[in-house]
Amino acid sequence: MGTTTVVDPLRISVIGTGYLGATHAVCMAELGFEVIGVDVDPGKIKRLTAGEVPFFEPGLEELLRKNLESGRLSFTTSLADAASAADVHFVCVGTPQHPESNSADMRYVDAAVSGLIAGGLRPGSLVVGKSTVPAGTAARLAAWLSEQAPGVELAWNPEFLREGFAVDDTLRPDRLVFGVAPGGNAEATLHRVYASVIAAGTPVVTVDYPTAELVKVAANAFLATKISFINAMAEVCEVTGADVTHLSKAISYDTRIGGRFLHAGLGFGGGCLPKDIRAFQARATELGAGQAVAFLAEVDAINLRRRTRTVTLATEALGGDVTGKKVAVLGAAFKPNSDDIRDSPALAVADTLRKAGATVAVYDPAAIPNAQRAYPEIIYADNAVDAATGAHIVLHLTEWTEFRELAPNALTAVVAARTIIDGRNTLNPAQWRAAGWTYHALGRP
Ligand SMILES: NC(=O)c1ccc[n+]([C@@H]2O[C@H](COP(=O)([O-])OP(=O)(O)OC[C@H]3O[C@@H](n4cnc5c(N)ncnc54)[C@H](O)[C@@H]3O)[C@@H](O)[C@H]2O)c1
Ligand SMILES: O=c1ccn([C@@H]2O[C@H](COP(=O)(O)OP(=O)(O)O[C@H]3O[C@H](CO)[C@@H](O)[C@H](O)[C@H]3O)[C@@H](O)[C@H]2O)c(=O)[nH]1
Repeated sequence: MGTTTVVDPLRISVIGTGYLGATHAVCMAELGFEVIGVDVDPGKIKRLTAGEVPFFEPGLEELLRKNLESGRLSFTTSLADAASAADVHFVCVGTPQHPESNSADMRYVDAAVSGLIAGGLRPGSLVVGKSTVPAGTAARLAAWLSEQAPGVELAWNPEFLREGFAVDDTLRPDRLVFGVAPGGNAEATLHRVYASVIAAGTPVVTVDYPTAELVKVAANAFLATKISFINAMAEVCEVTGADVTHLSKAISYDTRIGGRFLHAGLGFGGGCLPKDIRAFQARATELGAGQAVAFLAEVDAINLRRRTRTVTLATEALGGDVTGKKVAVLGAAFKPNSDDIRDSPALAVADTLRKAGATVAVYDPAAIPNAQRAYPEIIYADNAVDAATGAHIVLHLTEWTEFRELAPNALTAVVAARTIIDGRNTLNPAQWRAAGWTYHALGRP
């Protein structure tokens, strides 16, 4: 697909420049559009304007700088500037889990739309929701816009990018989903925005609003279910002496099952899967279809049990009491190639052990600054060897390549005891055992 060659008079704004929005703004500029990115966080806007991506995302900073230099991309804290400057407004603000109800907290989406309306949306412009929202949101926002900003249309275009692969997933997505109301120009406008992506062969599924909203949560519910399925098998492997890594490999050869998202271990975290399956249940329950997705409560429970199991394994390996013991944790991000620590399984385990009385030292190649802000009581190390120095146990909890490539002998001399728990099933048990280590894993003898 050719990039930076599209000449189109459409001007684009992107509201919210977090993991999703910053990537989307940069990639829209890369496609050749004039783009203005907006965020309420002045620190984020300052860094983006200076050509610095405020989070870890491979490949994004080069594209940011290139497009800032081209003059196509700019950032502001003024929603009014974006409202009046652009023809297409992508809403990419957060929809975090509501602390009490588990439902999606819609205050940021509502504030973004309200700010766009107050800022003076032009008739004929299009507001496009990308945030993950409960079914019914688009219809509600469309009604609000038709009352407060006549002539402005709304579409829902859910996003499926994965952190760590965000640029590629945005420029070369598996599919595009356009949720539109009948009879308007929204579908045609979205085809103009994504013309070069579509020309490269990306399938487009055009649907109504509730289907577009549901496609997103259904996709994440399926992925979460697949991970919890294999982790449920890991639980059974633990009581039968079977090996879940071999089980997973064997079933993955059935192409109806496939091997992706079938990796057993400490389970899923992050800013999407956990909150999305909870919000989906909350919304389905409100609509009277709670029973249809009741299994997602079990998906969630299986996932959280992996964290408890890891804490139990560590406690048992430490003789039943962690008080005064030193624990080294390799990994803080919710997954490798990310500095995102939202609902990080690694940090949840680390903090539980700390609260139980252990001294916990964590090392992660990218996520330490974020982890430090969220869990200031944990000790942070500059590298794996420093984290492991004096440790009675080493926990491998985020599968960075750096940890897979770590030679056991790099740690042997510094630890107080040679015990490792491989919470991600990516280390080589034979190699660690040959170096004199006691190796434990999740779902694997
Ligand atoms: N992170 C992902 O990989 C991903 C992928 C697909 C979908 N999503 C969905 O996209 C949405 C955003 O997720 P994220 O991970 O980028 O969140 P994030 O917290 O990284 O970013 C949200 C941004 O919105 C800004 N914001 C909040 N209110 C605002 C307002 N009124 N005006 C302007 N900016 C405002 C915040 O300051 C923040 O920078 C969520 O609904 C999420 O579920 C995320
Ligand atoms: O076999 C697997 C695969 C993943 N994980 C874990 O699952 C979590 C989520 O991983 P991943 O899906 O790669 O991360 P996200 O960047 O959160 O992406 C998910 O959430 C996004 C936000 O909705 C969607 O856009 C993406 O399509 C969807 O994959 C991480 O903690 C992984 O460690 C496993 O435990 N086993």
